[in-house]
Amino acid sequence: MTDTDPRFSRILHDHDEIENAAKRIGAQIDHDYAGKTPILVVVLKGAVMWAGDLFKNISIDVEMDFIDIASYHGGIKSTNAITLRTDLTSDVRGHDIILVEDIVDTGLSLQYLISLLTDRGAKSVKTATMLNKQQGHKVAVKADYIGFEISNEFVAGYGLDYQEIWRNLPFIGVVNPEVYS
Ligand SMILES: O=P(O)(O)OC[C@H]1O[C@H](OP(=O)(O)OP(=O)(O)O)[C@H](O)[C@@H]1O
Ligand code: HPA
Repeated sequence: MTDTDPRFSRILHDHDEIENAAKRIGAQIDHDYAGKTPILVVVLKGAVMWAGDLFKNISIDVEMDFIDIASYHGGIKSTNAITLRTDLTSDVRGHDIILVEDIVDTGLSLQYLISLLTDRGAKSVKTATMLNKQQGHKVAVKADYIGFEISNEFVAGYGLDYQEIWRNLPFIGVVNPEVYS
């Protein structure tokens, strides 16, 4: 429990740290995609706040699209079943795609998205995630750009939810296990 907020056992990253990560990754994307116009695909809903920071720190021309998938359905455990709730508007065939994710946890969402876009003929698919929970991975996936490595605990804030709330918080914290036990 933090001194100030009993919902969280500790705060992992504040707004400034997240913005710095977005600057670092934005510069890497500028370098790696110089002369190209990738489509940045924001994975709803969790990646919205991170995507806002990342977009502001990319200088090359990019397109933006959104896809809404769900696997957690409100709880703290992956259901292992991915639902495609709202599809892209772009045709990704022949395009370089950068998936913008808030977190790679089991890796199942990322695995689903990479195979969906590859099957649709994307020229390349890379991933820029705010958080990577390496110890949570159940499948062999690897994000190309990672803001922060985190431990195997349930986190919320900065786009990430606990039962659909707390996405609006301007920091990422470890949810106090007393909240859901
Ligand atoms: O690596 P995984 O175990 O698949 O978890 C990662 C995914 O889980 C969360 O989405 P969720 O399905 O909860 O939907 P949301 O973004 O709308 O909250 C998160 O935004 C990632 O997309
Ligand atoms: O730790 C998490 N917190 C919130 N949403 C998530 N989706 C996957 N892992 C997490």
